[in-house]
Amino acid sequence: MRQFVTGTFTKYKDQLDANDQRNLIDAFFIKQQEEKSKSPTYFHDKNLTAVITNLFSAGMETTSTTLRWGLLLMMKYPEIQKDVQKEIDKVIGCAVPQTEHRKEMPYTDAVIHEIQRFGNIVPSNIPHATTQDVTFKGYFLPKGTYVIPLLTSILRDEDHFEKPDEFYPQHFLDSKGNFLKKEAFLPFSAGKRSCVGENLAKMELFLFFTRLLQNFTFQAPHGAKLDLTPAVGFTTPPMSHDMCAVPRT
Ligand code: HEM
Repeated sequence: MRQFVTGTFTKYKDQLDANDQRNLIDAFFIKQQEEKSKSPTYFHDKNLTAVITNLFSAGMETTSTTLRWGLLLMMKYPEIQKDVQKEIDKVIGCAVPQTEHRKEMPYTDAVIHEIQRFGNIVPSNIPHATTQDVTFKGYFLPKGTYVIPLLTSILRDEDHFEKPDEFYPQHFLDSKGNFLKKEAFLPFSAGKRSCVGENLAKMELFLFFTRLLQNFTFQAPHGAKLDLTPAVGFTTPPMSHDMCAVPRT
């Protein structure tokens, strides 16, 4: 991985054009040139490798684990899968899914939100520390206290979700079938250190999920039992299951 990242940098460095910055790597190199005379600078190659490796691992593992939950839940609840496919056929048809389709697809949007809520792939979040003395629910937390803000506590909160331990896309739908935004939907955490990839992740999940269900129906092999107990991993994945992807004609 590190070799791939550094190999990519060398190529980008050779093709660098300050007037045509293609991405984060180009922008980093330009800043590196600007700060050449400064010491110390944050814009050295080691930091670039760290930034790109971080983005790659934070972005790959999370979205693929969420999609794995999505496919397992579609196998488990074929009637929900059918309703998503109906909406895909109506709104997208045979076209390639675009992010713009999402606002016309409240049911699919609700299902994807519920996959993220139920999948709960970063249950204990990333640890933080208090930057000042805080009193929270009667407890005094001095500045510098190590805090683990459990996302499970909000994603499975019965005050916000009618059936917190069930997969229930209606959590994100009103009585007329419109998409219902929930302030307790926080799989990306909250505050200024919340996930920087949130918008990218939402876009990826919508495009991959709809493209997959547009072309395939996902089924468990005959007689297989589908277990929704989470497995153990860097993010919380579902257990491994065999899956049949039946082409939709
Ligand atoms: C389903 C997909 C994703 C989920 C559920 C998710 C969730 C999270 C969570 C819970 C955090 C911790 C926030 C906190 O400390 O309070 C986080 C941080 C972060 N995520 Fe994501 N993430 C996802 C996708 C992505 C993607 C696609 C990228 C980038 C390509 C990304 C990059 C990052 C980075 C760089 C941080 C650290 C932010 C910081 O410390 O300031 N994530 N993510």
